[in-house]
Formats: sequence, C-alpha cells, structure tokens
Amino acid sequence: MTQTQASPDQPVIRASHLDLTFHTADGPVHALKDVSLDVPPGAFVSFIGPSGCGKTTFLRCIAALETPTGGSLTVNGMTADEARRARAYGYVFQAAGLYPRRTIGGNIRLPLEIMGFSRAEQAERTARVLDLVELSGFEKKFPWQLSGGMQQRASIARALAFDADLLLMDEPFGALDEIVRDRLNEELLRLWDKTGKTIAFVTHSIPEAVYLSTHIVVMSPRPGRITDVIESPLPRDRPLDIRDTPEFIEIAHRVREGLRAGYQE
Ligand SMILES: Nc1ncnc2c1ncn2[C@@H]1O[C@H](COP(=O)(O)OP(=O)(O)OP(=O)(O)O)[C@@H](O)[C@H]1O
Repeated sequence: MTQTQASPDQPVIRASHLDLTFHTADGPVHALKDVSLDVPPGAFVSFIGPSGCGKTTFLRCIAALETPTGGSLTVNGMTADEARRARAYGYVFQAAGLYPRRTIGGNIRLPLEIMGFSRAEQAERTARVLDLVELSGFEKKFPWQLSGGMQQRASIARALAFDADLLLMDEPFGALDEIVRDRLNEELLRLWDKTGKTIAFVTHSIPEAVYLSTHIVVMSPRPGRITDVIESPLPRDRPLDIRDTPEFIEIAHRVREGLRAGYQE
C-alpha cells in the first residue's frame, strides 16, 4: 500500500504556468490561463471565483481527471498521474455520491476493499473516520436514513479513510442550508486541525472561504487566472463569531475587491 508523505519543505501542490483549453465542437474553451501556485503542507486553501472560472477544472487537474494543455503540475513532488496511482488525495464532491444500497460503513469501506486492506484494518479505519466526522453509531444506516449534512460528513469520512495527506473538496457544502453549513464548517476546521491535512476547497461563498482558509485564491472569469492569493492573518482557532471581527471583514473586503478586479481586467 503506497502512502505518500509530503516532505516539510516541498509544496503539496505546485502549479506552474498551468494552462488548459478544452477543444469542443463549438470551438476551443480556454478554462485555465497561466495558473501558478504553491500550496504548502498543512494549508487550508480555498478557491473562489465566478461560475465557470475553472475552479473545478483546477481540482480535476490535481486529481489527474483533466490533462493541462500547458505548464506543469506536481502533487507531493509527483506528476498528477503518479499521485493518483499513489492515492495521494481524497476527493469530496458537491453531491455526497454515496451508494444507496450500501450502508454508511459499506460506503466508507468500498475504497479500502478495492485497495486491498484487510478486514480488520477496514473496520479499524471505518470506526476512526466515523468518529472524526462525528458519525459513530451510524455505520449500519443507509444513506437515505441520514440528513444531507450527515451524508456529506459520511462522504468526507470516505475520503479520509485511506489517510492521504491531501483532501480535495469541490463545494462540498454548497447544497446545504446556512445553519448546517456553519456547523459543518466548524467541524471541518476541527478535523483539519486534528489531522494536519492539506485541504484544497472550492467555494462560491466569501464568508466560507474567509472563515476556513489559511490562503484564499481569488480567480477571474474565464479564462480562469489567479487575481489574488490572500494569506489569512486569522488565528487557527476560529469560533463562528470571528466573522463579526474587523479583521474578518477586512479580508472579506479584499476578496470582494479581487473578484471585482477580475471582471474589470
Ligand atoms: N469537459 C469539458 N469540456 C468542455 N468544456 C468544459 C469541460 N469542463 C469544463 N468546461 C468549461 O470550462 C470552464 C470552467 O469550468 P469549471 O467547471 O472548472 O468552472 P467552475 O469555476 O468550477 O464553475 P462553477 O463555479 O459553476 O462550478 C467552463 O466554461 C466550462 O463550461
């Protein structure tokens, strides 16, 4: 079983002048343009930008689900393909995507079964990740017996189960109401703090990006470019009411300005 560990001084994600043009029947679609970014180990990086600016495409390049047409990309020092084979990341999608005929435990065990973990290790890992997302006791339930927020937590547990250093999350809480989203944001920060993982997180929400992140990457409308990378001065320990502080409001303002600048270029 290959588990990759990032070395302390090597970026987990390194994109250098990344470009991606889709060739479609209607002509070329330039999705990413000259995207350069280093994501250090343990960072929580949010990607924010208008619809269609290439946020998902960038995540899919990291996961080797798309192939860039220019520039270079490494994940833990490997090519995206190598990183995929080494299972260097877990991927959480907007929809929880749980198999309805499998229990929550069965869903979490599935990738572990495929990877050839022993039954004992599958059981140990499933219990540990269910505890991490506060779903202990729900292992034998089916997805339809859980609320949307709980399903999304189960999908996070599944992505955590093989213990990759990197978690890719594509608008995981976009479909949830604000109260549930707030709670899951708090839980995700706790989980990040506890596990020390690197997280790349796509969102449309400025408060969510500012609340969660150590780094906020602001992107422009298509072709997606990076217009600003904001390093957050907020402390690691963040109660929800930090959102009312002047520091928080100032960062949110800078994100908004970055988004606006992207439209004007
Ligand atoms: N497989 C594909 N073939 C052709 N065009 C594509 C493909 N995938 C994405 N695109 C286009 O590339 C651009 C970027 O799409 P992407 O989904 O990455 O944007 P996004 O920023 O994640 O958008 P949203 O916030 O709405 O999810 C869009 O114009 C989209 O239509």
